[in-house]
Amino acid sequence: MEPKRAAAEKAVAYIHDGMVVGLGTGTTAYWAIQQIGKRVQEGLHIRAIATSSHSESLARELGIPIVSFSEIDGIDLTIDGADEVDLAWNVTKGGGGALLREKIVASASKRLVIIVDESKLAPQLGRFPLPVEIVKFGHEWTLKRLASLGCQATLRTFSSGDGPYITDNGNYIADCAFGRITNPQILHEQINQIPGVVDNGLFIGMAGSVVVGYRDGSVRELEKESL
Ligand SMILES: O=C(CO)[C@H](O)[C@H](O)COP(=O)(O)O
Repeated sequence: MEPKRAAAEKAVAYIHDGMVVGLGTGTTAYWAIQQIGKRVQEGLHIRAIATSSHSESLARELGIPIVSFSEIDGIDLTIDGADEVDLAWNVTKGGGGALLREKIVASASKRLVIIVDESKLAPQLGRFPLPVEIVKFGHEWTLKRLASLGCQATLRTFSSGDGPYITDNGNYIADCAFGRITNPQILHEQINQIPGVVDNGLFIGMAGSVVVGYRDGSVRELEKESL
């Protein structure tokens, strides 16, 4: 089985009847949503909250009941992918452009399960450009302020050539290539202090579990600092 799918299916086994479940975004989360849909069709009773319009549409197609924050008191378990995971389970997210909703959903969750294939494991974050959601107004200046933190900051564009990428929240994404992030906590604070930044893709201390799919077909739930 494909490593991303294997990791996703292992994580979905943690879901029980009655839970409120956060649905991630991306190609790994896709497999989790598919598997949750299958279990719902087999009789699992859950309610779900999605981290993107894309994941919400997929979930609805599969018959997964979607609720809003006004209908819940919290989220029991969220399953989401990542772009990079370091030794302390600090995570970079937002490659799929959904970092803001992903962070809101993760912060409302009792447990965040990160599902990745082995290519996402890194001793240190930074190889993957850090996505930062920024408002449209003054974005040229915000990009300069981000660059002043020591990165190359690039406005994300649609691959179709249709101009700047727009998030579900109507904002832009700056992809910030730092190369190496030595102190994710400090960088997180520095970035979020810049006016015009909505949030960045560093998820510090939020992951409760990391489930990894390997090329040899195995799946492992990591212990902290075991990468
Ligand atoms: O943060 C995300 C979307 O905003 C994704 O979880 C992240 O980009 C990983 O994606 P994939 O599972 O497709 O590799």
